Amino acid sequence: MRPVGSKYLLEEPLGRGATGTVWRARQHQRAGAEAAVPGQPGETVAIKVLKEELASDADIVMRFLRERSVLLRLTHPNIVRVRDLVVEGDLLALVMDLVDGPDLHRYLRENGPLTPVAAALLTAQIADALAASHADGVVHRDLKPANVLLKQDDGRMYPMLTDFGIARLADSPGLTRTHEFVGTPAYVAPESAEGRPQTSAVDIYGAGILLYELITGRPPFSGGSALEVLHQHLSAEPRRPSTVPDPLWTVIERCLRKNPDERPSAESLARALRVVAEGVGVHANAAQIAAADGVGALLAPDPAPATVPAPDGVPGAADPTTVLPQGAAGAPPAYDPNGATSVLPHTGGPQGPDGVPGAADPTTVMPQGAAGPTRVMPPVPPGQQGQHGQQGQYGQPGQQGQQGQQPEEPHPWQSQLRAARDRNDQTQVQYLDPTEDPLRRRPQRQVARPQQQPPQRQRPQGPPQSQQPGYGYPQQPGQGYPQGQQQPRYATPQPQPQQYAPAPQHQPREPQRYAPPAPEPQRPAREPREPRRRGANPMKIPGLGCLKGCLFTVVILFVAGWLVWELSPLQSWIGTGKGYWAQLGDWFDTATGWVKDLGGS
Ligand SMILES: Nc1ncnc2c1ncn2[C@@H]1O[C@H](COP(=O)(O)OP(=O)(O)OP(=O)(O)O)[C@@H](O)[C@H]1O
Repeated sequence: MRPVGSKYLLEEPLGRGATGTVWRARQHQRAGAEAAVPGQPGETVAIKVLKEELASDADIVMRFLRERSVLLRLTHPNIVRVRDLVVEGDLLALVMDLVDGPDLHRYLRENGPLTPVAAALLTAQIADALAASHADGVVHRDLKPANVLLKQDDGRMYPMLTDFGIARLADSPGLTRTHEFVGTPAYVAPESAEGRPQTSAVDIYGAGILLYELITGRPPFSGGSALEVLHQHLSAEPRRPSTVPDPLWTVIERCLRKNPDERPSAESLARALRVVAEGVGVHANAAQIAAADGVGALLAPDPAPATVPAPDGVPGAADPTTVLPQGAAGAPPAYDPNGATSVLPHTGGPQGPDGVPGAADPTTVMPQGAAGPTRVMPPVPPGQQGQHGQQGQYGQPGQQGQQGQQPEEPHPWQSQLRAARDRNDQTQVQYLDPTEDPLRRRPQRQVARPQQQPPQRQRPQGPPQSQQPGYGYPQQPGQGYPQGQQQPRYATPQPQPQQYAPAPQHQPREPQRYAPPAPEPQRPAREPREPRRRGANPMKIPGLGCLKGCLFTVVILFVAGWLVWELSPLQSWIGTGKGYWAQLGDWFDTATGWVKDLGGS
């Protein structure tokens, strides 16, 4: 087990994504006051260890630290809670609640699409999570089934949105350049693909794609390459599958509007989806059917979408949670989101398991323009602006931080970074056998296998409304999929979602104890190594092993043939009465005769 910070021990990898690897881990000590959840020794958590190239980038570290408060305070029953952030040496990690269950992408692959009612109710909960985060000024920007984990609780499944803020880390200018987009081609909104300003409407677009995929099993736009998929987002209209009821199609169509200003808010989306779920169920009454048919009225364009904050280093953009009214974003950063769209071709990359390119792609960072590398300096704390001139002006290489900087003094980001690192107790040094280092092993996702349960029992429609404090939507009559209304009016022959058995919990282990830091741990003196034994093929003759194998097989065949010939009635059936070797000789002569005849003719 490998320590992460002084409080956590990585146990086993759960999976690897574009931005890092997620581990099952165990809390070793209570975390300090800076953590949102101090946790208890022995508790199991999930830790996303960000990729080295992210962790070694000063811009990203700064962004990570600045977003600390945002990430730690995002709490909602349908958002995976971030408990703590760890910055240590070259390691950046997010400590999260462990969700025992598959992600939605995997679930769909293994169980097929959902019914329209189930899909609407599941997406409604995702929209609840989005509404809460948008209200806090946080736009997800990478909504896709792989970022929705299915939590098993009380025999029901709840969607849990994860990876908030990660897309924003990944598009830190230190990693990407000024005209790049971060996202997953199959789910990316047209404005993101074009590099136009993004608002919370990108998440509504992502929710529309996700809803479409839940019902049909595949996202609406696919193609041979990421570029082709992006083009379709920009210009193609989604095709309506025959299995989608009218009211649900109205919702999807509104979410997938090319113009972000025409998309509804997450809150309206959640409400509309619940109305639709009631109205398309087989037991819907006339009023519910009428309400669902008129769902378009609930989907008015969002009057005040949350904007994606300007990148780091732009004066005035330091607080990523600021919600700016659209079009009033203040002084535009030198980052030019309106730059010409010139998405560079991208190889198709890994194809989705169902052959849909892009469907399973990881988050992608794609260059969108010819902008050269931009040097970016992190923001300066208030009061120090004058010292560093126009810091953080993107697109002005070579200008940043030059004026008036005291060469002897550390740059403010260095002090901030040091302070952050100091906040995390340093890992105690201890000997770790390289063969036991989990970071060197390839991760293997351990997924609970689905329990085959009769269809319709399981309904992924979320927790009761009472469980969603603080984001109170007006209660819709009959919300929560009432008794006797489990069959959708538009029942499709598609497989119903299956329940997942929770993965077996690890027995809490005794927390690992560390030696006090002062005395250097004495390593035991090494035993002298045994001299190496020479292998049977010291010359490493190529193909020798294969040759031996062939000879051995031939011998075995001869012996087996002899045994069959002598011990079975085969000899009398063929009627020759000859011995094995004589018969073989005859066959050999006959065969060579044929060959000669062939050669002669
Ligand atoms: N809190 C968590 N609890 C349990 N498993 C998790 C948790 N967070 C992520 N995982 C799992 O870890 C794996 C990797 O997650 P990650 O978010 O890094 O990848 P991704 O979303 O597929 O890729 P990307 O980086 O492109 O978003 C996924 O299979 C996911 O199901």
